[in-house]
Amino acid sequence: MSSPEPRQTSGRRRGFGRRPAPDGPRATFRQLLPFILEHKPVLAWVAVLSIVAALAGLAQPLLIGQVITVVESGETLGALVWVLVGLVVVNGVITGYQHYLLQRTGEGIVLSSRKRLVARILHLPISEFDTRRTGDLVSRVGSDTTLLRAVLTQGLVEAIGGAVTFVGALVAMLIIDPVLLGLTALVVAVAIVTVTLLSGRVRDASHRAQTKVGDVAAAVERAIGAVRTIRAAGATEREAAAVDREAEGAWKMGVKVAKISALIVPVAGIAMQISFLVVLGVGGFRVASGAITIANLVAFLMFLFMMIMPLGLAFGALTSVNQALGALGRIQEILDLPSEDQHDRALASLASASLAALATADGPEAPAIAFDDVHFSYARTRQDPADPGNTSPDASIPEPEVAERRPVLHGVSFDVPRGRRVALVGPSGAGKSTILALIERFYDPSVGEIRLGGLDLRTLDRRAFRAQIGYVEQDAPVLAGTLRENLLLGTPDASDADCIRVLESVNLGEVLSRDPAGLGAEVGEEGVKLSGGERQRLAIARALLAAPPILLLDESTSSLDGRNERMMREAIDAVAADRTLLVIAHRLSTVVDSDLIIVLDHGRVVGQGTHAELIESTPLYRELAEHQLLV
Ligand SMILES: Nc1ncnc2c1ncn2[C@@H]1O[C@H](COP(=O)(O)OP(=O)(O)OP(=O)(O)O)[C@@H](O)[C@H]1O
Repeated sequence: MSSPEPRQTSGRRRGFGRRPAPDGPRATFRQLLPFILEHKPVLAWVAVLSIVAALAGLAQPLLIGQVITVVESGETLGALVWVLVGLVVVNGVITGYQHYLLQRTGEGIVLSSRKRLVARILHLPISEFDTRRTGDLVSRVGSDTTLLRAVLTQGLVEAIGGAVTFVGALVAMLIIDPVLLGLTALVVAVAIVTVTLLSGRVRDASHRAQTKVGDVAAAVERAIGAVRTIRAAGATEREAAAVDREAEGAWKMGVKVAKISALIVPVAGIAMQISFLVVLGVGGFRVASGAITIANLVAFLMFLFMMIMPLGLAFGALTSVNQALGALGRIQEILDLPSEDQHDRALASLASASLAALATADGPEAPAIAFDDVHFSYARTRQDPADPGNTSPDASIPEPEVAERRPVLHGVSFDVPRGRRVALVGPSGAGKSTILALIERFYDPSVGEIRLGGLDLRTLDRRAFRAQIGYVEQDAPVLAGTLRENLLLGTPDASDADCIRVLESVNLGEVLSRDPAGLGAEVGEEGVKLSGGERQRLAIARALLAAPPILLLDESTSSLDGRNERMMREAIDAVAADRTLLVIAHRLSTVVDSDLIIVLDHGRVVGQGTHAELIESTPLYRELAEHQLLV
């Protein structure tokens, strides 16, 4: 993740000392509420149990006061003792049950926050992934969400139940001796102010600590993702040291959270001890002067204890809530990003229905794909709602601010006729893959229009038009799992027979016989157990299984040996048979017999025609062909 701008509040004096604002947005308790309120019924039940437990607890000093009075008067205790024992047992059982319910609900909050986060991450615009680090996103799902659990498990609900005890004890103390209560209140007030001031710092420190944990995850992801390259380059130690540095950063922030929490934890205990001393001293004096009885002083001390206990819980809860809010800031930052199709939903109508015509024999006259004066720049995107250039169709959705433009396409126009085989060729970096990304609508053109079957892509439902297009990326991603899982990615209902047929159509029938598990054979992390050519053909097979009327194929740049190249050519021939095919070719030999070849250079179309025509008309094409010994 790029480092966000320092916030305006940075350096402003708040609480104790200067407190720089955390990186990224801060979450508020209001944002936490929806997660908690999802579990309203259980929490209501826990609250009832808390109140019962509090009342059972509150009754105890009263009963003990009575016991002392009875003992003083020399009468027998009788049932009083049994009532007291009963109250203690009820209190214990309720507390245990409550603990279980809260732990379970805490897990529920983690689960729902993970689900929301994953749903949003997987629907983010592709441009977000250009600027964010995978490890950091994974860490938000894995680590930040777990901090939300502590809101429930570490005191908040008990503290709410404890409020009953607190108020009850306060009233009882007021009745017993207002003077002693006044002294106690003074000590408690100082404790409350101290903790409130400290707890805001916990939130900020926790946010930074979680950001650091995200940095660690990103560093680990980077190192593991390129482990072969790193090993081969002898850079293992340096990479390990880089991860260590991030881990030490996380440790430092963790220690900072621990330091602030350490200041909070003893506050309740200290307040209790000071109050006890004050009450004992002043109370003893008042007993001696006859202002109160010993029984009342003992009851007062017990109520004091009962009042401070929930206060301790509340302080603990405040710490964990603030820690959770630190993490929630990072979760909410992602949840607040608009999803890829949020803008689409704001459009009045989506002309998806007419798309189906692309797949039929008497489909639209219009070309399958048309580019009309398309200009495009990649942008480093950062959210800035204050951006005056905010031109979202729905004004409530902030448009990403364009911080830095990289013009890649300059007025590109071409048609891909229906049912034809068209090739895009050109030097590296000419913008070929970008064209396919625009057809998939991973990005929108800055200027110009892209049409599918004559319909402006921006008016179409993304799911609907993507269903019409098979897309095989350049580095043909193969997912960890089995051959079958890879094939069924876009067509979960396909039969094994369909899978085998499609594998054979791309010359991959042989991989089935390599492993007794057949379609159930594991391909390894990112398909590491397959060769580069096999990965590419598996990706083609996956796209073909859905039988899309249009196929976009970004040929692998990795060199294929003669046999693999032949297999790839045959696979492409098989693919082209009954559909529109747009291939990016790095080896002209795979596309010389295409119906149309479009030559791209520095983001401009510099020639269109058949191989023979381009050899005559387009010097760049002729040069490419000469290099590849085709002329
Ligand atoms: N996600 C991205 N963010 C920013 N710039 C990008 C991104 N993807 C590509 N580019 C830039 O856009 C330009 C065109 O890239 P593109 O991948 O479309 O070229 P290409 O013709 O497919 O190249 P190759 O033949 O090497 O695959 C390059 O300068 C590249 O650096």
